[in-house]
Amino acid sequence: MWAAEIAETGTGFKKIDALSWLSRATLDIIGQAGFNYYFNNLEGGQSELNDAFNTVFTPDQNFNLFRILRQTLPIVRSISNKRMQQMDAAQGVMRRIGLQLIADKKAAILSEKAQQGGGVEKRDLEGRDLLTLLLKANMATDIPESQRLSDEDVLAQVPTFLLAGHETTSTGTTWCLYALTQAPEVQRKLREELLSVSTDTPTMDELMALPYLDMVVKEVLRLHAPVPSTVRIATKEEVIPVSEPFTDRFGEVQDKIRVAKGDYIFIPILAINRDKAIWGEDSMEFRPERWEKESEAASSIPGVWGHLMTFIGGPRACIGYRFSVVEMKALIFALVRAFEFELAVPVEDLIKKTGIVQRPLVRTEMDKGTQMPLIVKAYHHQ
Ligand code: HEM
Repeated sequence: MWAAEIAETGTGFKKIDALSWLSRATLDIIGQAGFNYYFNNLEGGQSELNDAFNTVFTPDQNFNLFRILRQTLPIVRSISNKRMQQMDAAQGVMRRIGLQLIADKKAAILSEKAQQGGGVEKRDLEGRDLLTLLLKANMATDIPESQRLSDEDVLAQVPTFLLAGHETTSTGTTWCLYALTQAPEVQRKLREELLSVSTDTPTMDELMALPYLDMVVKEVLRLHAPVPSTVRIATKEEVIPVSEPFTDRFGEVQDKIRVAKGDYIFIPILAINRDKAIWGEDSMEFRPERWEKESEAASSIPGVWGHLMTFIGGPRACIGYRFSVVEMKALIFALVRAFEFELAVPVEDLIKKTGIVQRPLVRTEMDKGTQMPLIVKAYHHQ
């Protein structure tokens, strides 16, 4: 599509908002891989759902605070502002489309069974996509009733996976293209490695075997972690050990942190990923080569992937991180082989706005919302 748009200009390049395109691409990908459903978002279909996602993901610091207050203070719960109404409407759209996905899938399974005769059993639900697996736990009559997921249970998973598996990866891939525009030598070296692969459609194993691509993706997900922070709530009183004493807000030196049951614990993912004590003095620089030798200080980070907090760790870590890493690699593989990238605005005009994910905005074009304008040139392999 980009190639066609560039060809149309007759100049060999075009200014393109990478964020919106990648967002459409990752929605199509999670739709297909997760639900065997074709949103055709790249072709302009299902814009209603994309609008709903944009509402939920538009960075709005006040909203985060409002949401927390809304959960904790009953009086605030009764206040509904315009933003809350938009969120409710967006969630309504996601619910309706989720129900449609489930209904379509169930109807397809039942019509197939009606032709063959007999009830639906586990072995009848062979699809590899997530929705089929969930419906297996919902419809199969040979699974005890008490162990089956209800329609509501299945429905609850649909927006979770669509949301969690869509904007995160597109944001990560967008920041990757940005980082490459700021490091032309890395972009060149990466392209050289990618062009050494003899096929346009590598297998997952072929993608995962490319060392420089792996370093670039790790470095992007370190420096530009799409989810910059999260929160946990202590389920019991606990004492957290610290590596060195610190002075608390009352001026007292402490050698541990006491946590009470119910306390909110802020997890500063991005700050840990960029900590100089862990990553060195150049921790704010995009330098994929740092991954040639893994940081010893980072080896104690309990992240589920790459000694990074990007997908956090523990039992509630990101369930989709393997999928996401392969997806990012596949997107970067295709894009960097075919195109060269430059930032279309002065770098100082690009700002990061933090919502659930960190997305780029252009200071001089705030009315356009989040975007990553790039000059994309067709790359002609010699
Ligand atoms: C670069 C891409 C991604 C990043 C940075 C990311 C990051 C995260 C983080 C930080 C969490 C923990 C949130 C919390 O509990 O506070 C999380 C949870 C989750 N992620 Fe991802 N994610 C990515 C891609 C994906 C993809 C592609 C999927 C689905 C295929 C996915 C599915 C989920 C789900 C379902 C959870 C909730 C897990 C649970 O609560 O048990 N994520 N992700």
